[in-house]
Amino acid sequence: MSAEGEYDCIVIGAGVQGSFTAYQLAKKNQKTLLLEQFLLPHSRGSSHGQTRIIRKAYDQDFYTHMMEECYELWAQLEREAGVKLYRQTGLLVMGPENSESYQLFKVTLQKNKTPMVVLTHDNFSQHIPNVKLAPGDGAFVDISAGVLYADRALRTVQGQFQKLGGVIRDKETVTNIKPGPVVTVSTSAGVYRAKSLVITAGPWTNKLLAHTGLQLPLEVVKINVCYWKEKAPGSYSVKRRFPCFLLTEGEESKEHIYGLPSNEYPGLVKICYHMGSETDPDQRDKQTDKSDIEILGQFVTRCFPGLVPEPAVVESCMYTWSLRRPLKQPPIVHIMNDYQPYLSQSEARTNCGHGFKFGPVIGKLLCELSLGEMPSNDLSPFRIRRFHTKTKSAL
Ligand SMILES: Cc1cc2nc3c(=O)[nH]c(=O)nc-3n(C[C@H](O)[C@H](O)[C@H](O)COP(=O)(O)OP(=O)(O)OC[C@H]3O[C@@H](n4cnc5c(N)ncnc54)[C@H](O)[C@@H]3O)c2cc1C
Ligand SMILES: O=C(O)[C@@H]1CCCC=N1
Repeated sequence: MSAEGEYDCIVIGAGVQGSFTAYQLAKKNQKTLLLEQFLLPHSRGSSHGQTRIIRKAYDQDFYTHMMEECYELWAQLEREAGVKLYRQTGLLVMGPENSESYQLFKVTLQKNKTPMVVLTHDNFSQHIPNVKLAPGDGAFVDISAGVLYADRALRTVQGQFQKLGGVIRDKETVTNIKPGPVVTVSTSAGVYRAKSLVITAGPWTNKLLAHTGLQLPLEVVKINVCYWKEKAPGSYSVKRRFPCFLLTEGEESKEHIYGLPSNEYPGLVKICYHMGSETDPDQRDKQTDKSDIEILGQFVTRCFPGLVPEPAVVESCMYTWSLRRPLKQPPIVHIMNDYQPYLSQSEARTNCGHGFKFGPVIGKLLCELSLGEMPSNDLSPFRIRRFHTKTKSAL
């Protein structure tokens, strides 16, 4: 027998953004359904894995400002659920001292009076052992940055949502969306109706939006999540207070390279390249490009002499980039979330490559928007309207 139900709001996609949105809606006493195509937990989207970086170090003020509130909301969830989701490690930021990108990170933190320590070539190795700072590179530490326990965070927020009476239906793919004052959502197992719809489908956003006649200039890329073995066990360990790090640009590439201390897999340090190769989310494993791993190997050889320069473990994850015209230009790296003015009772939302840490605020904002409330943060950097594309939906 197929399932049916009436809700105040339906959220499609139980990644970090959808789960926080559903939780916020339930907190506001909204009868909420969270739909997920895969059996939870799963590792086929963007929110899986044990760890993510949380930081205030950004090259644009609005991200640093948003992070103030994010830290508070993460701490609130920790208290509510009685679990530890964040571990402070600091974030080491490195990059060519005179480059625009490095300076933007440094100046943004300084301007916003974010706790930071600037390191010099003389005292660098005293603070950060086993890392080589390139000649001409500057370095500073964003003190409050650290690690978010991602899988645990997802479990926690979904659990809190259910405690508030929220309904999760996993292994249920949304197959159609019918607009109207009441939105009808069909899935592989049933039909549901709601006054409001939030779409947080990550890499599947355009596939899902096809049902609404709306398409966004997005590109999905596969990221090889690489773990590198310590030559001396523990030398880059979270227990020895080794920080997360971000190289703004380097000899190997203009793209960021970032990493986290050894933690989830003993003796293995996670280091990734902030760029991947295009993929269809349903064919992710067919994308076998490894040019990012080559770049990372060169970086590890140059800067992390205490790591074996070949990954010991490679996992997969996906980013959903927002592109500006023409589509093949380098992606503009922003979180994407937007109120879509053409969607009568519904809203279209989506997200991309550094958004885990923002989950609590994004959830709050999507909740406000779907209740017709004035968003409590400035959303202008995230508006869908910033894309000159076919944004008029059939809804
Ligand atoms: C390698 C890697 C490292 C990262 N590092 C960081 C970091 O250090 N710090 C940070 O803040 N962020 C980081 N990010 C980014 C962050 O993880 C993502 O921005 C975030 O997880 C995106 O979440 P989401 O909910 O938008 O998407 P997803 O997690 O992909 O969720 C979308 C969900 O929608 C479901 N769905 C799709 N279509 C349907 C359908 N038709 N019916 C039902 N369900 C559907 C999918 O199955 C999926 O579960 C990283 C990302 C990657 C890949
Ligand atoms: O979001 C983060 O902090 C990481 C590091 C920079 C690139 C993407 N993810």
